[in-house]
Amino acid sequence: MLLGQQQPSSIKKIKCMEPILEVRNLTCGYQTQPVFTDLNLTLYPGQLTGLVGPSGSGKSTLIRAILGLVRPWTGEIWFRGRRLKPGVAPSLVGYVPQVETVDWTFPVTALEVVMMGRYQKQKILPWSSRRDRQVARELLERVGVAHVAHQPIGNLSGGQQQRVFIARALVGEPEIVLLDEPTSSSDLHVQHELLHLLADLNQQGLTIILSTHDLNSVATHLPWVVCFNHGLICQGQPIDVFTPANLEQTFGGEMVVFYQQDRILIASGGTSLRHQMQDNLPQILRPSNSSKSA
Ligand SMILES: Nc1ncnc2c1ncn2[C@@H]1O[C@H](COP(=O)(O)OP(=O)(O)OP(=O)(O)O)[C@@H](O)[C@H]1O
Repeated sequence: MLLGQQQPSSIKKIKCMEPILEVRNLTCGYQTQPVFTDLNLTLYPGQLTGLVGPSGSGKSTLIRAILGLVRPWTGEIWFRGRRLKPGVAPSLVGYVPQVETVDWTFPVTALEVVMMGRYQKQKILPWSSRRDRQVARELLERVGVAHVAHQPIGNLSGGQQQRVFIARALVGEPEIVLLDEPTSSSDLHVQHELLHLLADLNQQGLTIILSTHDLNSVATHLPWVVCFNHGLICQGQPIDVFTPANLEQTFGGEMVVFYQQDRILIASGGTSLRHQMQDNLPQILRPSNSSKSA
């Protein structure tokens, strides 16, 4: 069973709404090298979306462009019907960075990390009022880590650190939160818990986009997926999008997709694995001629 509020009928409902985010003919790059060209992507309020693609395909660049951290070469990004100023951080958009980019030796507590998000968003002076501390504590409570509020962030487990940064992203009461590879450094159990937390937040009305390499987590937990490789390859529900053809186009290598009822399992392994599995479990391999782009 997929998490999140987007079962097929509600996806149709969502698409009747005004988009929350529109990327129009966007080209971004570094120095003289484009990362993606003329990208168009539309997301709707309430979507819980996985952005998947190989390393270096431009997922972080797209996220950073939406956040105003990368200045587009050409094109526009619209949020709730308003054009975002290039290079300017939009309000009502929260961000959870890749854990690898965070300095965990910085001597702050979990509560202080959340409060930093409050100073940043509201441009208030960098000392805390009772109200700031209360809001930060409530957010830690909401993401299930209030019990570590006074511990140094560097002493927490990877999963707890992720939750603290999710609380920090929620400080400005965003309508949409972007997470850059939130599951990359955690074990399967922590990934599972984190995806459940995101699904709960999504159920409470938050629109969420997360980038990840972890196709099986996306297939199991997320109702919508965008396949990306220096541009949009396809998007839709995992059951439609995760076909061998789409995965090969996205990741550049042969992958085998196993289906059983509404569950999907993806393995890289190419022809030999497919033949091996076909002999043993023919009923759970999608016939290759049923592949289609969404
Ligand atoms: N600050 C930068 N300066 C120059 N090139 C960069 C910079 N940041 C990223 N790149 C390059 O842009 C391309 C896209 O990188 P990006 O980080 O967006 O990919 P990604 O899909 O998020 O990768 P990963 O999954 O490994 O995080 C890569 O070739 C990368 O080397």
